[in-house]
Amino acid sequence: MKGEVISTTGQLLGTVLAVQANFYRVQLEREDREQESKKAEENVNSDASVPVLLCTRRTRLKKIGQQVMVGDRVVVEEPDWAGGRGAIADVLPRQTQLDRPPIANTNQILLVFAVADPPLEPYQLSRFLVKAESTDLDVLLCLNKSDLVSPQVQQQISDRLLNWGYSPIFISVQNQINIDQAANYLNHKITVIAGPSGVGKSSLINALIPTANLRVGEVSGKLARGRHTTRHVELFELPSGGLLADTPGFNQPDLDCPPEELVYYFPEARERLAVASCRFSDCLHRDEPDCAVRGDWERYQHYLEFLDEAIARQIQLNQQADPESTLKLKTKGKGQSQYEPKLESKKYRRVSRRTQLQALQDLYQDEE
Ligand SMILES: Nc1nc2c(ncn2[C@@H]2O[C@H](COP(=O)(O)OP(=O)(O)OP(=O)(O)O)[C@@H](O)[C@H]2O)c(=O)[nH]1
Ligand SMILES: [Zn+2]
Repeated sequence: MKGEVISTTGQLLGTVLAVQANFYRVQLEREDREQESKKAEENVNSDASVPVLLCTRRTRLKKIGQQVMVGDRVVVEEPDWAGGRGAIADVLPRQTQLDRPPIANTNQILLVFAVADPPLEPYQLSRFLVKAESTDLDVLLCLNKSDLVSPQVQQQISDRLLNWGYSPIFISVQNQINIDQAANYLNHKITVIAGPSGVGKSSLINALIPTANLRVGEVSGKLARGRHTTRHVELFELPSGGLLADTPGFNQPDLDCPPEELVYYFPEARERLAVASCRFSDCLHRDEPDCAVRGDWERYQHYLEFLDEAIARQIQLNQQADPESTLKLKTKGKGQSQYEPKLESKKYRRVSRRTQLQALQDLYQDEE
C-alpha cells in the first residue's frame, strides 16, 4: 500500500505551512491527499482539491510544552474533511531547526544575488555565503539578472566563484533563463531563500510559484513590513513538490560563530584542512607558524576580516555575560549595591556554542 511508505499505523501526516494565531495550516502528505479526495468524493459539499487543513494543537501537546513550528511534520487527528479542520496530535522529530526565520526541517538555503543592478559585491556575497554555511545546511547559489551581462563576464564570475568552492547557476527571471534548472534543485525539499534587497528574490519566487503573487520591485517600505517580519513565516508549495520559504529582506548578516569555527565556512579553506593540518590544534590561521590554511587564496583576506569580527563579538558576549571578571555586582534593597566575589569565575568559560542551525538568525532581522 502506498500510504505505508509514510505511515505504518495509518496515521495522517502533514507539514505545517504557516502558523496563524492558534491555528496551524497543515498540508497533508500526498498519499493522505488521495485518501482525502476519496473521502471528499463521498461528501458532496467538500472541495476535492483542498489539500490543507486548518488545525489546532491538542491540549496534551500544550501541556508537555511541545511547540509546533512551520516546517514541522505532524500527525493529524480527527480530520473534518468538509470543514477543512483537524487537530495536531503529535510532532515528528525535527531533522533541522532554524530560529530566524523559525522553520523546522529546512534542507537548504538558496542564496540569490544579481550579477548587476545591484552590482555583485564579492565581500557582501562572501559574507552571505559564510553565514549560510554556518547553518550546516546545503547552500545553493543563483546569480540573477544574467541578461544584463555578457557571456564572457558570466564566465569570469563563474571561474572566480569556482575558486571559492561554488558553482553558481546563472539565471534571468526576466528572460526565463535557467529557471527550470534552478527549480530542479528545489524538488521535494524545504528551501529557505535569502539574499540582499533588489536582486530578484520575489521575482524568482513568483516565477517558480505563480500563485505566490509577491510584490516585485517594492523598496522595503511600510507596506512591505508586515510581510517582512521574522515572526511571519510561510512555506509556499512548489508545483513539482517541495516547499519554499518566503523570508524577509535583511541587512548585512552578522557573523557570530565562534572564531575557531569560522574557517570551516570557507569551502576552499576546508579543502586545505582536508589534506594538511596546522601545527597548533587551536590555530586561528593568522600568523601562527606552520599554518595549513594561510596562503594566497582569494578570500583569505575576507577570512581575516570576518575573524576579527567574530573575535570582537565573542569578547563582547563574554563581557555581557560577565561584566566583571572576578567580581559580581549585587544589588541589595533600594539602590544599594556591592561587589561580591563570585563563587565560580566564568572568565575562561567558552561562550556556550549556539546551535549551528540557529546561526542564520541574524540574516533575518526585523526591519523594525
Ligand atoms: N534585468 C533584470 N531585472 C530583474 C530580473 N529579475 C528581477 N528584476 C528586477 O529587479 C527588481 C527587484 O526585484 P525583486 O524581485 O523585487 O527583488 P527582491 O530581491 O525580492 O527585493 P527585496 O524585496 O527588496 O528583497 C525589480 O525591478 C525586477 O523587475 C532579471 O532577471 N533581469
Ligand atoms: Zn592554521
